Amino acid sequence: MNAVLPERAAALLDEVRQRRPRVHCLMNGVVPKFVADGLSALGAIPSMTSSPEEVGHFVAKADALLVNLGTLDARRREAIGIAVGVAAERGRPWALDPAHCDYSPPRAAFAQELLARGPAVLRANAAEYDLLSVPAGVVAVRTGKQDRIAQNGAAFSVTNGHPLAAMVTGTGCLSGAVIAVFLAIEADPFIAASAAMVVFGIAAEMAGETATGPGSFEPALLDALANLGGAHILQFAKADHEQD
Ligand SMILES: Nc1ncnc2c1ncn2[C@@H]1O[C@H](COP(=O)(O)OP(=O)(O)O)[C@@H](O)[C@H]1O
Ligand SMILES: Cc1ncsc1CCOP(=O)(O)O
Ligand SMILES: [Mg+2]
Repeated sequence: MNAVLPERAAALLDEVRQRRPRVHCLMNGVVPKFVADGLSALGAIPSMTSSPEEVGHFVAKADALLVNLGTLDARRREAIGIAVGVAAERGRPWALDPAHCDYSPPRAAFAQELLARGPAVLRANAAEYDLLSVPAGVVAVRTGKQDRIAQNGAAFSVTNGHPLAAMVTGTGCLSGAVIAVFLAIEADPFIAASAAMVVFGIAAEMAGETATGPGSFEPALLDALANLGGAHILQFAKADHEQD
């Protein structure tokens, strides 16, 4: 166990609740409500518009941005281009979730283009992850039974989590949004992403204690994100530096 990360994650979670960062999410059309509810439960403030006319204004004053490529269409592509441009101009950190890029070569090509535009973090499931080449410097998070956070040869693995998370649509999308929350308050994206995965994984474990299936897991996860405190992190974090 790495002793420093849980303490850092606990301190960052307190800071989320105090500072209430606004995170703009360019979310797919399937799970925006769940993702917005998850961020609100955690203590952040979500904004969600994908209108090309407005998104630049929303991102200019947000504390971080999440770009999720699910249900991609021409208007979403336009909005994403504007949002990423404004984030770069204003120095706002952003995370990329290349949702389902393994189902569609044009989406995979767009994800690869976006990776060259300087996200702080990529969050992908194993199939999406294996398809992309991550530029040096971008923190690469591969989720699954074990979450792996890697940057420039260093890696953490987080084994917190619950199998019911894999049965609820949008848990991966929400985990990417939680990464963006931590990017808003922690300048080192490797620490931000690692802390986010520990927090999300422990919330999933707490939800799994009362849930009887995916239907009750979803609201239990929202409750756990709201009720999770620093003491839970110090007690339950399972995060280790990977050895070569
Ligand atoms: N077998 C598993 N056991 C525990 N947690 C899991 C498992 N599979 C996925 N998760 C968790 O579920 C969430 C979604 O992960 P994943 O399924 O990889 O992404 P996606 O929803 O984008 O396909 C992540 O928080 C991940 O840690
Ligand atoms: C993340 C996610 N999980 C199930 S549907 C969905 C949204 C993805 O939309 P698309 O069908 O365009 O890939
Ligand atoms: Mg999944």
